Amino acid sequence: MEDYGVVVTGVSGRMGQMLARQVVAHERLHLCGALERTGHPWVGQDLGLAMGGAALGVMVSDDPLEAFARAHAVIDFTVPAATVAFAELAAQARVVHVIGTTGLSDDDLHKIALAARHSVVVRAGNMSLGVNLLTTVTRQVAAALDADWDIEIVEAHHNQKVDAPSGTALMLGEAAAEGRGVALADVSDRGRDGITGARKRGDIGFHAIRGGDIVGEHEVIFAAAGERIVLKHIASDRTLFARGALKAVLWGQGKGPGEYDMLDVLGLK
Ligand SMILES: NC(=O)c1ccc[n+]([C@@H]2O[C@H](COP(=O)([O-])OP(=O)(O)OC[C@H]3O[C@@H](n4cnc5c(N)ncnc54)[C@H](O)[C@@H]3O)[C@@H](O)[C@H]2O)c1
Ligand SMILES: O=C(O)C1=N[C@H](C(=O)O)CCC1
Repeated sequence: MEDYGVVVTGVSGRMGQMLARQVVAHERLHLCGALERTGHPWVGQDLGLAMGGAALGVMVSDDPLEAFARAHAVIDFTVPAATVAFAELAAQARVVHVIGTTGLSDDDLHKIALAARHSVVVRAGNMSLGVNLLTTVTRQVAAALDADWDIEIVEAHHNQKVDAPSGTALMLGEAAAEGRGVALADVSDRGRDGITGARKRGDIGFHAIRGGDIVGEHEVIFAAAGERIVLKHIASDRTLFARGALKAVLWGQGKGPGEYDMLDVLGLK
């Protein structure tokens, strides 16, 4: 069986370290590069030693061009500006780019779509099987109910998360809007505060809780007169996101250029 070289970006991060460990442990993948931002103290060090364990023989670098040239895939859970730059370089190197980064603007997404004309991009705000299944259920429930049912999405994450609503909440919101046959941008109502007036019929509300070490929790609430449906996903371990990303690396090998998501990878479309 073929073995694939993977570069992990943002390798000192919460997800980066998890991803690097899982790639190293995988039977069909090997870690061929580890990237951090220029000036990060880990750059120039052996990754294993930097993570507090045994040497891995992989040096942390800040040179994506050189790293991508040796790779089959890059797994990227970093920040939007870095992800856009990596998308352009991954397209030049024709490597599979698995993107978990959230908080991407419309302009970032446009640039990633341009890069995906030349390379395979798999992007999802959440790489877990459970959340991706939940998006399909949310779409179905929203399609079955009319706007007498108010849709509210509540998410909770750790106190270091920098973007809101979470990528997952936006995926769930998109699924609900699609089920309703409306554009999310037209009905999205984020984080109410003050004298907001009564809820507008048909809106989809978003609310973000930040605290402690919460890995990720999402609720989609359908509320009508006298009854409520609540769909909920709880992530208690980041390895589930990493497992999805590794699946995407293998799935993307040999695929034609284009932008894909985890529903493609998991066969849920
Ligand atoms: N899609 C999913 O399933 C999923 C799951 C978890 C987290 N995320 C997302 O992944 C991203 C990272 O999350 P985290 O908790 O690991 O954050 P983190 O802050 O712990 O890690 C981000 C890392 O990226 C590094 N970085 C920044 N700029 C860089 C550059 N130019 N080159 C290389 N590295 C760079 C930072 O130094 C840092 O180590 C966030 O957007 C988060 O929302 C997505
Ligand atoms: O820890 C994070 O940050 C997470 N980000 C993703 C999101 O924005 O939905 C997935 C869950 C964890």
